Amino acid sequence: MTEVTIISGFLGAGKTTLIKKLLKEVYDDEQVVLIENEFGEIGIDGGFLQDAGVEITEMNSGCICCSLSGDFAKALQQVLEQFHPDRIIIEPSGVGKLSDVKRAVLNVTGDLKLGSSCTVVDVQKCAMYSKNFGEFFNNQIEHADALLLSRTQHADADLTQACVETLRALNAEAPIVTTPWDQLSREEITRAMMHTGVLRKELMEEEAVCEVCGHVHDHDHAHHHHDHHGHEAGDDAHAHHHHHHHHDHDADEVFTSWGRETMRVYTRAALEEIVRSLAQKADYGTILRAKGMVQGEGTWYYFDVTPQEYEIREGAPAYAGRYCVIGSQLKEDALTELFEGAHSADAKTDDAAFTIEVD
Ligand SMILES: Nc1nc2c(ncn2[C@@H]2O[C@H](COP(=O)(O)OP(=O)(O)OP(=O)(O)O)[C@@H](O)[C@H]2O)c(=O)[nH]1
Repeated sequence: MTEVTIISGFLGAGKTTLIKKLLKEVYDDEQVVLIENEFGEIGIDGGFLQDAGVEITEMNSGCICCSLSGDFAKALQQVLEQFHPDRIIIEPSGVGKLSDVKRAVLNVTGDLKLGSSCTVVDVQKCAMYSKNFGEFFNNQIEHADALLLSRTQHADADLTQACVETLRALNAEAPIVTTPWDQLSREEITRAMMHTGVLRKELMEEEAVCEVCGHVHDHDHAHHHHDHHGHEAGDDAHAHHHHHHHHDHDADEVFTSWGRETMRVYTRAALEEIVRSLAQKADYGTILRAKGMVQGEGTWYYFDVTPQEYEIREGAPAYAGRYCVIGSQLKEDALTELFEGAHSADAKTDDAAFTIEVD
């Protein structure tokens, strides 16, 4: 019997960070397959997980919610039949809806059961994401068995409290983990995550009568009225009236992803300027996430960006430099100029690299 664990969470919430911890400390005695679904063309996360001996099936062809009934179910079925692992961890795209992912798992037949569905929430950005991207963010909260806050080590108690209240209003039952994970033992993290079963029966319902327009929706649409919980009843009623089948969005309609492969050599200063601009400036559209790996001078840099936050690490050479940016209303020309434009810091870097080769 294969157990499926879903680790959901909005862009940059800390899903991968949590999965690393779980693989090392909680599922270390199990055979695990990770199915990772990144929103964006270029796979960035694969490396370290492969280093950890985990099988990866990356599906960059689109996000889970778009290829749900087709590709995703097939990938899951295939992994199940080919590996019979103890556990499959699914890391949906940050802009996937957890209800969609759970339903897709429940629809797969075979020797598997759906275990815990956890959602990672960045305590710093909870309020902003709930307000601006609620259709996706709130769905991930509402359908979770357990909610794990990230970055609480840097948050003051009032902020954490406000976040807990926001989450409680959306999900009355799930345990909310507010203690920084690195302080938690295997037993304690398991205790929080094993609180399963929330809302599952709702997902199993085959059809539902829409409260607003009275239509009986087919299976695919059955979850929509659960998602809305009447938070914005007026808006929903309005949307319903005018577009029967489009009152709910695919991630593709709201978010875009842009990425490149690059052979460019970046100095740390140049890269830092780029990622700081991405994290802090409004010149490139609404940037929600960026990550990548690029060549430095005698080293490689790996970077992560979320709004107002960035990180650069040194790491092993990758087979090619590459990066991707996710957000809404991205300005691709400005992004290209930012990463690849001939600004002075980079031009110098190129000269330096050339000189070294000649020597
Ligand atoms: N300070 C701090 N940083 C964190 C924490 N969790 C994650 N991060 C950082 O946030 C960034 C994103 O973390 P990931 O684990 O890649 O997040 P993700 O949810 O997998 O992101 P996606 O790639 O968008 O799916 C990285 O720079 C992490 O180092 C945390 O608890 N505290």
